[in-house]
Amino acid sequence: MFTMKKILLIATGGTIASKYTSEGLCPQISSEELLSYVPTARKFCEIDTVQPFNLDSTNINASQWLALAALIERKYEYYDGFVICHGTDTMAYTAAALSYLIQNNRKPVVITGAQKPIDLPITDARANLLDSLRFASHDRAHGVNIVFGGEVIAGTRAKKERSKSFNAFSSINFPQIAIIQDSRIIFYIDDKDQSTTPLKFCHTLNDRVFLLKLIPGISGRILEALYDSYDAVIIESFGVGGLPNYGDDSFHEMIQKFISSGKIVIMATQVTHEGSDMEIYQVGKVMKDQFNLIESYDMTLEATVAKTMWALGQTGDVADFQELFYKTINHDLLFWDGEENRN
Ligand SMILES: NC(=O)C[C@H](N)C(=O)O
Repeated sequence: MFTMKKILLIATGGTIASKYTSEGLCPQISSEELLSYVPTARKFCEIDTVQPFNLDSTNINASQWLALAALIERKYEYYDGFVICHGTDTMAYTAAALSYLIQNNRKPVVITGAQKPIDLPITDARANLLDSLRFASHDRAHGVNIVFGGEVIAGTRAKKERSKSFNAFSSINFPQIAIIQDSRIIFYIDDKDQSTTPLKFCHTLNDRVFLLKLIPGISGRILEALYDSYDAVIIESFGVGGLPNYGDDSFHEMIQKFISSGKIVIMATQVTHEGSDMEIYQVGKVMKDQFNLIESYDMTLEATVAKTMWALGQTGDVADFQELFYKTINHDLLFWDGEENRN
């Protein structure tokens, strides 16, 4: 028997809810008004709306991620699914953060938005919102996903790769969970967890995390300026990963200083696809072995940043951090297989 799903629409701003002003596009459309543009959704779900804030996602950070997780926690038992309307610019970070803050979650939390406001005649907003409500109403949907441009992307695998086109997001190093064509949802990954691992909401993040992008010629001395203000530094290095030495050993010295004081150093890559593997080249392996550096492997940078904030929020111990960081959550990390499996 068909039963209508109950969905909570959480509007947070973004282009989807923006109007033109003399200062440029700015979120102004209410959650109820957003819903009025997709009347057909009422045929397959019942929808309530809330609007905790109305921000361009440029202004969204860890405090809003915690507020969204807390809102979902308060409303969890009353709804079958959640749809969050959100700006696209930092959507991938929010999706990753919610993947870590809401774990073992068997209900769908869908994040969507648009490249054009919902009240324009030509816009991706209405299709994205309708697709999201449809996906959130599906029996097999679960966990945190982005629905955008007809694709369902795991919350830890999304990256905004186009700043203007309607197909703004890609799923990085992982297939899409599903595609949505017209009103049909085609699952590529259909893995709703039947286990009884209890749902868990986390309430703390530590955002003293810095992402340092290397450029040719950069000195490791820059890390000195970060030392007091940050508990973790993610280094976006070149290729599969390595640290430059232009003759002054500055990276070596500074990483020694960070590691010996219990700070976290994570090696990532500025190459979007295929991930890091620091043990391939001498420029990576020697440093990794000496300092037992953590690396992001096939995780996206957005997921690496959010996971670091989440894991640091749970523990101050380096070994515990490493264990949390290397645990696969919402499909975020597949490449790491434990050092013992390597040859
Ligand atoms: N397309 C968008 O939503 C961009 C907007 N600046 C935002 O992220 O809020």
